[in-house]
Amino acid sequence: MNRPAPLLTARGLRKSYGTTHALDGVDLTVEAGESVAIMGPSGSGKTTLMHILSGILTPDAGSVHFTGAGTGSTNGGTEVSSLNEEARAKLRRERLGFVFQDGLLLPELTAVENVALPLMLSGVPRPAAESHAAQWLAALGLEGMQTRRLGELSGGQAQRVAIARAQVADPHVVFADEPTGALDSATSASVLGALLDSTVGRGRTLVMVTHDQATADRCSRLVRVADGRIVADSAAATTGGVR
Ligand SMILES: Nc1ncnc2c1ncn2[C@@H]1O[C@H](COP(=O)(O)OP(=O)(O)OP(=O)(O)O)[C@@H](O)[C@H]1O
Repeated sequence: MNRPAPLLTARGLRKSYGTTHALDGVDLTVEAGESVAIMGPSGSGKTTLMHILSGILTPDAGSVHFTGAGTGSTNGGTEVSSLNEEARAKLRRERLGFVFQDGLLLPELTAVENVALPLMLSGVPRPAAESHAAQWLAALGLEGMQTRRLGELSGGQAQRVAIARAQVADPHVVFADEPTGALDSATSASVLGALLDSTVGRGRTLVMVTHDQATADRCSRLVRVADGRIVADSAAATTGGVR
């Protein structure tokens, strides 16, 4: 039986900042439904890799192919790295979700307004966007907190709002950079559970940078990066080679 095409395929990624070689030839494929933890020492290139996979940055060399439906191409996929800035922004807004360490919620907006924002930016009218956002907040255990602003939420609650915002447009992949890095270990474990349930628990895909082994252990796959290269990939052990 033919396997479906991987959701993301990166080939030969290189990226330098001046004389710093942040990525030095990275190949990586991600299948739909995986939860991939990216670990490695500080400065090894994890964030650069995630930003290139998600179209925030473009590589100096190499390519990223995304096969998510609805990417507007006829051959069943999109070369992310060849899109212009505007097209990459559209792809990120409509097909990808993001959770960052400090949530990046807008403090002047309420929780439900923060979550509704990506939908409204894509043209969904405010009442429908806020109604959908409220459902996501409830799914993440934040019923009754819709009208709170950032200053009225705990760190864990704020990250749940950020997770709701990342999911509200139903992205194919959620990219998370140290999503629980600012939380204590008990809160971290429950927020991570919410992130996993709401992504891979619904058949979606999660790619996450983490320094925390306990966090990585809850993912289906561990990719280790050092000096801008992938030095270990737990998927390689089951497929007989680095994919
Ligand atoms: N905008 C930039 N300008 C110059 N150098 C950069 C820039 N961004 C990253 N770098 C350098 O590229 C290398 C890889 O950085 P990157 O942020 O990808 O690493 P990381 O593994 O995510 O690190 P950390 O775990 O500390 O967040 C580092 O040497 C870093 O100093």
